[in-house]
Amino acid sequence: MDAFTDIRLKGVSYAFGTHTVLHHIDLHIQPGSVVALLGPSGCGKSTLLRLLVGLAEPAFGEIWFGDRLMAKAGWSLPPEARDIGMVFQDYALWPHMSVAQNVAFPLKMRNVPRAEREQRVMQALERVGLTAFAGRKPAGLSGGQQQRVALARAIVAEPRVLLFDEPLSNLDSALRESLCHEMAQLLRQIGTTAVYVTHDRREAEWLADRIVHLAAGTVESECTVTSSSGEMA
Ligand SMILES: Nc1ncnc2c1ncn2[C@@H]1O[C@H](COP(=O)(O)OP(=O)(O)OP(=O)(O)O)[C@@H](O)[C@H]1O
Repeated sequence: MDAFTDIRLKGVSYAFGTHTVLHHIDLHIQPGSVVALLGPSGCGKSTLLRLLVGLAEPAFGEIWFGDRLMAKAGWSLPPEARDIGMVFQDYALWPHMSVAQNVAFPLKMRNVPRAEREQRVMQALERVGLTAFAGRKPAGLSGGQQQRVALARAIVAEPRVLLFDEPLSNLDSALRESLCHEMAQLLRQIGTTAVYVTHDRREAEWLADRIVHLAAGTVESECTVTSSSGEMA
């Protein structure tokens, strides 16, 4: 694993037809840091995340993960070649597979041998406190448990970069807070560079080292979260 990958966006713009929704974004995300992208609806958070995942191509500019070019105008490395783990708002678990099979999937895709796969799946489930649920189907789990499975699946292959798309917005507020703190702890332990999209300022403060505020497709400001209580410099 390369746990020390930085992310660089250099002059990245994106347009839907003639409607430019991201304007010349310059951003450097330090290796091993957790950055929250925060901003109101329509400011371009999801579009920026889609560019990082590889589901959209910039009109201008370049995106780098470490020393690897991910995308530039007219060219984009496909998502499966980017070595990313992703957690979605709606969990996106496969209902016909058990928890263990869901978590094993990224390892299967990378042709990891069965014995090693089983060991790494159990390690990932242990990290999220779900070893006892390995044989269950997702439908038999609560929303918070399903999101923990999705988190285990995202980290099991030790990707270079973790991307989160409003992962807690389907959960009630008490669960959201506790899971957010758990995720913050886990991200510190594994040290993977992470980008976390949210419109919830508290989540951003609980979880991130830095907060990037987007407004109308531009970086309005950036700030460092200076304490675990979420005070900002
Ligand atoms: N398929 C599309 N076609 C045209 N315009 C789009 C499309 N998808 C998004 N947009 C526009 O792009 C801009 C940025 O949208 P985006 O979804 O990235 O915002 P967001 O900050 O993620 O919003 P939300 O928090 O509501 O998900 C908005 O003005 C939106 O209307």
